[in-house]
Amino acid sequence: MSALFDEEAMTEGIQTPQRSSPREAKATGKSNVILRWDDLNYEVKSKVGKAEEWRPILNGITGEARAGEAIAIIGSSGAGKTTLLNALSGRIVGGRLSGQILFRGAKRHPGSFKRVTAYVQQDDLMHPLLTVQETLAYASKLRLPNSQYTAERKTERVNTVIRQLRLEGARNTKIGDAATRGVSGGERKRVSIGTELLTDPRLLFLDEPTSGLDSNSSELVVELVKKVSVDQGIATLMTIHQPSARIFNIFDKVILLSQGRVVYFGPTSTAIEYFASIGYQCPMHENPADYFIDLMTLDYRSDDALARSKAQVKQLADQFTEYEARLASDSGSEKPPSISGKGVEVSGELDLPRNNWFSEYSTLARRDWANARRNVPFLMGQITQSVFMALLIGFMFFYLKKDSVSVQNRLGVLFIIAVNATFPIVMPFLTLYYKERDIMVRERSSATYRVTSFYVSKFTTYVPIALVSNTIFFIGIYFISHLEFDAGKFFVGLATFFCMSIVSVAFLLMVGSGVKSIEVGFVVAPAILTIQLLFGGLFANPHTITPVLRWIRWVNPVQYGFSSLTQNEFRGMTFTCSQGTQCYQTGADVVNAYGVGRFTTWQNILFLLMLAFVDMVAGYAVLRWKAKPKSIWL
Ligand SMILES: Nc1ncnc2c1ncn2[C@@H]1O[C@H](COP(=O)(O)OP(=O)(O)OP(=O)(O)O)[C@@H](O)[C@H]1O
Repeated sequence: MSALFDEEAMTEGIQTPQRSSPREAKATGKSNVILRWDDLNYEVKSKVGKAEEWRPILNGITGEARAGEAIAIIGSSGAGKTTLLNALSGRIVGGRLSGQILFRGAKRHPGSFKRVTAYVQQDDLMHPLLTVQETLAYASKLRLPNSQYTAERKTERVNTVIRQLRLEGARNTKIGDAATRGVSGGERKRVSIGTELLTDPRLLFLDEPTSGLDSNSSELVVELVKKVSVDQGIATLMTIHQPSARIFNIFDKVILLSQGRVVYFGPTSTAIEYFASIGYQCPMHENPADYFIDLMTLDYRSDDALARSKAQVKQLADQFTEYEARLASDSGSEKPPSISGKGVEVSGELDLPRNNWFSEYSTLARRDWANARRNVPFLMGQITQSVFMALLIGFMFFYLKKDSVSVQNRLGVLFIIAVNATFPIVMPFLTLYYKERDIMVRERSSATYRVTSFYVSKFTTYVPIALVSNTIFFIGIYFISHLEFDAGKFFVGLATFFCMSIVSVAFLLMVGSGVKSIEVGFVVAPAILTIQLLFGGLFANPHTITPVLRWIRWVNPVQYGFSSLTQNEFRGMTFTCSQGTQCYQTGADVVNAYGVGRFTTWQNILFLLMLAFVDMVAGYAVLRWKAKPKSIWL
């Protein structure tokens, strides 16, 4: 054991006095088994030609994880490591799972189990523009209950985690991503682990925490996780790919998996001895992990080699089953009793209640604003395109006159204003939303916050940004094109434009929530916006559209917006007629000719607000349904 795990280190930093350490548990005779799983079987449907059959992925897996233990799940690619981790952590989706899993001796309750356990996924999804300290601070505000943690205790908890994971040097460094340089890969992984450790979990699952890291960073990650597990009495299970000999020896126990069966589960220190006892002596200077993986890997180089390796894997798994049965009969241990019925809530002492909606919302809104403020390229892009479009269109329709020739141009400007409240908002914000939605799904998998608080926070962050950049556009075009200079008309026009922008934000949230991938979202959103534009009222008179398609007007914000802007602008106007042109004498003539006077300006504005509401509710409903964990629970 390395110096990291000396006596002093074992006791330093224990955060929960009520939790019994492995040693205390032994002394008091209290069981320190945190998780026990029995006879786990998992199969998925797979197609064989035209027929479908159930393909086994996990086969009769049994084991347990105790407080303070770090267990590695090792096996070659496709052995079932991630599947086992997902089954144990309650994240398996689809297929058929059977067997029994007990958390502290009781059946798991999905909500509270997820709150008091932690899962670190292989890819670290975090906000790139936040610093390490901020990432952990926001996570502590969202995940630690206000009823049990004061603001000072939350800060203390963040500082402890930063210290434990040796992140002091990177405290104020941004997380970063492909576009922005940030923390190193190892630090990033440690931040990911840190956000999970904040809640002081009983069980920690990690999926390939060392993948993509160099050997030193990998070793540091595993050593630190092991130290925290010992210090805080956490049972840790991690999948790991080809660990070095040094990393292998850090683990207390190891589960060797091959073809969904356990080939060995027990102390790391006795693995070599066990394999030697069944005729597989690990050579002196070979990494034991490599040696075991070689034994368990199927050899696809030829049919003969494949048959031989399959037989060997089967033999290894059978031998271990016999070995376990012998051990069980020697010690007289029995399987735990089956527990049926609904899951039991984790005891009050353990469960972490959720914070109230306003607390979640205000933390998420502050985090969203911090992200938005720092996203300078995005903000500059929005403002630049608003200024550019205002100048381009303003000068295209420069200083409109009040003759009948200008009517067409005036309608053109109004229509462009209406359309500009859709595309330039929807497309850029949709990109942002997709990134943030993925982080939300990740955070929600630990039951971190409600979908509504996330959704409303996105709406209240995007709307002001959209309104500010769009106001620049509206004011620019209004004065350069010389639309009717009248305070009342200006503000009603601006109000219409604002309402259209709000509908656009609601629309993008709906598309981003309903359409799974950004690639498809980027096809669906412009297609719908183009239809809105075509039926907007300028190209085709709404009264003459084929009856089958007439319903589109009810759900078309461009039509409501264009109608409102047109009526507002042309109200009370008169035009001088020049010879040889079609002549509208009054604004009312224009409104009638274009068929945009069905509803009044204010009615159109009301319809816009109603559309925004409907889009919001539809987007929320679909997001809630999609973000709902669909895992199978035992
Ligand atoms: N839902 C599923 N549908 C179809 N096949 C599945 C499903 N889940 C797992 N599998 C299959 O089960 C096997 C084990 O997958 P798993 O991801 O657990 O392996 P692994 O040991 O973690 O591999 P790797 O180290 O390559 O990630 C693979 O062959 C995989 O294709």
